[in-house]
Amino acid sequence: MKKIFDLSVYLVLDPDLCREIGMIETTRLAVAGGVTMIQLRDKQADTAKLIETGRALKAVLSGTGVPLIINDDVEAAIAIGAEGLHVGQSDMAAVMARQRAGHGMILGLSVETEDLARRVDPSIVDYVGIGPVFATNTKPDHKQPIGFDGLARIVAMAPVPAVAIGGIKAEHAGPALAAGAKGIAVVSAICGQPDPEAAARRIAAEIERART
Ligand SMILES: Cc1ncc(COP(=O)(O)OP(=O)(O)O)c(N)n1
Ligand SMILES: Cc1nc(C(=O)O)sc1CCOP(=O)(O)O
Ligand SMILES: [Mg+2]
Repeated sequence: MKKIFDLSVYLVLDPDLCREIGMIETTRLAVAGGVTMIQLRDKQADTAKLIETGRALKAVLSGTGVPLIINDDVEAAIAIGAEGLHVGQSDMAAVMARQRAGHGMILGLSVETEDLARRVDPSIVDYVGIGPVFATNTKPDHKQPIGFDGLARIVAMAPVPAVAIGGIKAEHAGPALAAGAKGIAVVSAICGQPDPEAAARRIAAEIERART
């Protein structure tokens, strides 16, 4: 099934970084600024809490055309009626997630090496998240940073569209797209910024500039 989604400006929500104005208001502002995908990533939340927050996010995103992706938890994604699920190499296997979530759900997978990218099955996985491009405090357990050269090498092996993640700021839009990514995924470049709408708008503008 062909799914329509736009990886250009992918906001990954973090409840701690978003604490001042909250994930719901951050999402509303970020979408107004041009974010094209939203991921709920709350590593401390259990399934019930993810469902509660996810339903509130769904309500804010209603009518915007911006899909909601749930990190790690397929049962929460199903209960929320989210458009997608993102899993990593230490989470439920992509093949199991696809089986449980069904074919209508967008499924993202993290890949950190060329070998992992080569092994992605495009009949199961819709996009890959590749990183970390740079070291980041947002994910203390991240792997060795790959830089833009590593990003280009891994993107080249992936049979599905890729989004770059890890320490990414607006000014990295150009090099990320030049490396072959379809967009950039950010947490701290929007979450916790004094003006999340302006931050999202700047990233969207840099993506647009890189394309023209
Ligand atoms: C878009 C995107 N790319 C990569 C990740 C990281 O997923 P994972 O390796 O499973 O790590 P956690 O985010 O679960 O800590 C992501 N969430 N989103
Ligand atoms: C959620 C996540 N995944 C990563 C990976 O490398 O797979 S890096 C990361 C956190 C990115 O946060 P920030 O934009 O604040 O650097
Ligand atoms: Mg994960």
